[in-house]
Amino acid sequence: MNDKPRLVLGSGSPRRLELLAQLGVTPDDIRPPDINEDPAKGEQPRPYCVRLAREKAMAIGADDDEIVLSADTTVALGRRILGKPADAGEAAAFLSLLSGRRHRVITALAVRRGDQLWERDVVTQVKMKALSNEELNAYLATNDWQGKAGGYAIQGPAGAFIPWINGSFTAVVGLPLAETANLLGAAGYPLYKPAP
Ligand SMILES: Cc1cn([C@H]2C[C@H](O)[C@@H](COP(=O)(O)OP(=O)(O)OP(=O)(O)O)O2)c(=O)[nH]c1=O
Repeated sequence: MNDKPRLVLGSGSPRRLELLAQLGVTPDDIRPPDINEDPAKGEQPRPYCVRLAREKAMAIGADDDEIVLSADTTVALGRRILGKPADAGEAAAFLSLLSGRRHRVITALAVRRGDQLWERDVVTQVKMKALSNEELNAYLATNDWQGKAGGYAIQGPAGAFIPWINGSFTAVVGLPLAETANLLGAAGYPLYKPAP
């Protein structure tokens, strides 16, 4: 008998699809969310990130028995939210702010099945080395910053700028796998085949 529920990845992020594949999970469908990602006035990074993940999961159209997985990754420098840079100039500004400092990367997950919701967020501290102009310009020229919160991706060439993290590498990339496995399990998605 095969009563595995259908899984919908409520995310257009190719990183999240790859990270799910690392768990051996292939979603039955991919439905990217379309929500307003502007922070509310005075909104703090962590509640903002949690709210966005939830809003993404709620915005995806799905049948009652489909499981929807959405997430949001936010780079926070103190109270400041650094989103996805609009252009190379903004990416340069973000990287100059992050250069030589510690910041936080928050990834919030939201799993929805009908009107049931499971949520979890993971905060990782990340240290970026002080960047020289040469490093900054070389990185900008790769275009790897495009579509990445804070204007960098730890899994790409910017990995050379990150000597230290405290937390979850997969969360920084966009989907914390330990927590994802737990939430999918809670929602009734079988991750592991029983031994024969
Ligand atoms: C900090 C960091 C972010 N990122 C990426 C992960 C996310 O795709 C992106 C943050 O944007 P998000 O808004 O979290 O996600 P998204 O717009 O790419 O996709 P969707 O809303 O459809 O789920 O930044 C990395 O890939 N590596 C990193 O080191």
